[in-house]
Amino acid sequence: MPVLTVALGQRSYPIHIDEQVFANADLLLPHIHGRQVMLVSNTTVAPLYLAPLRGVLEAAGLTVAEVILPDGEQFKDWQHLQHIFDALLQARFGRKATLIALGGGVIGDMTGFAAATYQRGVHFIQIPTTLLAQVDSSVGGKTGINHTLGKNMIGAFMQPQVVLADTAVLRTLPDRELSAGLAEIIKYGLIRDPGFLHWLHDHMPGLMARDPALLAEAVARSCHHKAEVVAADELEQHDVRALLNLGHTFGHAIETNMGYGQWLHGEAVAVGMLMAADLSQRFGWIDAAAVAALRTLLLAAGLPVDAPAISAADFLAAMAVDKKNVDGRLRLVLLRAVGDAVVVNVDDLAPVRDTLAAFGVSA
Ligand SMILES: NC(=O)c1ccc[n+]([C@@H]2O[C@H](COP(=O)([O-])OP(=O)(O)OC[C@H]3O[C@@H](n4cnc5c(N)ncnc54)[C@H](O)[C@@H]3O)[C@@H](O)[C@H]2O)c1
Ligand SMILES: O=C(O)C(=O)C[C@@H](O)[C@H](O)[C@H](O)COP(=O)(O)O
Ligand SMILES: [Zn+2]
Repeated sequence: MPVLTVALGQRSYPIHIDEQVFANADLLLPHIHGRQVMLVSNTTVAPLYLAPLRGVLEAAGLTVAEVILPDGEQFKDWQHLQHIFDALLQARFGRKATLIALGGGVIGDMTGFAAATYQRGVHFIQIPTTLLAQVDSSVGGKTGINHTLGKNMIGAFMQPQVVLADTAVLRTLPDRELSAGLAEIIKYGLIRDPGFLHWLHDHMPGLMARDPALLAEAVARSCHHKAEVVAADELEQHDVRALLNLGHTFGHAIETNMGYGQWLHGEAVAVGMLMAADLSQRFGWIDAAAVAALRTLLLAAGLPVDAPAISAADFLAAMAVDKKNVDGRLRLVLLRAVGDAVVVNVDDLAPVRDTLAAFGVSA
């Protein structure tokens, strides 16, 4: 099965995508730095998958400790990040240590940020257990936590040593989470691969039925795109990596305004991408048929296509703190064509308001 590489010079690392890779000693042990390993997981994932992982590490004679966080986006905050530091200090972990994130994007983002900052930086490994984490969050080194006023506002770039994406663990994933992962997969097609988008249209019923071969192909094709983009613009400095943010300015505004955990990240991104498509049509770049086709695909993936009850003022206030903005100017990722995204400076908010109004979001 595929082994991809995120090509970042000395910080390059492999992504292993296959069944039974998450507790595979041959794939895992070469990437452990030092003798101390901290497993970070949550109350849902740990009972399912932590024991075999712990067994492999202990069989290799390593010192293994664990911190199990409560499950949910609402716990991706300072207070719960502190639990990881508490566990590291209580177990007297030094700089020569490895943190392992076993879970979805919440655990991966928090573990990576803890690794970036504990004693000014220790190694970490990503074992993503949601579809979303396998296709997106475990790759590329964006780590961090939320602030009540904005998503992922506190964080660091910190690349993992290896990503072990075990497609077998997707069997226990709830349906709603599977759909959330499909949103980020659809994103890759929209921003840079129309052929992949066609493939997704054709195979969405099989993906929703969790056909293992189709899921593995979707994970591999998505990771290929993410790895290429990250290698081209690791720190999001050249409006290349920013394209991965399609739908996120609207989506993060939904998550922040609704309260973290109410809307799943992938659900908010789904509606956000449809809003970005609507705005792209208003700019004359894509036609109504393209927007309708995206709506159909999102519905086929079990994703929402309607906005929640948020006022336009609250929407725009959250969008005003988006990390892509420069000097207070709104910058959005839009579609010049399907499969061709671009970052746009938006000085006139009127068309944005029109898009929001088209989704029932008004004053
Ligand atoms: N760093 C990045 O580049 C990046 C990219 C995309 C998203 N994100 C972040 O990732 C987070 C969303 O990640 P997510 O969608 O994985 O959500 P999540 O981490 O909350 O996981 C979703 C749910 O699935 C459960 N779960 C995980 N694996 C499971 C399994 N195999 N079987 C059963 N249940 C399982 C979790 O306990 C949780 O309840 C957001 O905070 C988002 O901002 C980060
Ligand atoms: O890796 C990236 O770059 C992305 O933008 C991927 C997004 O799917 C992800 O949600 C990311 O966390 C958003 O980053 P942010 O900088 O907008 O918080
Ligand atoms: Zn995202």
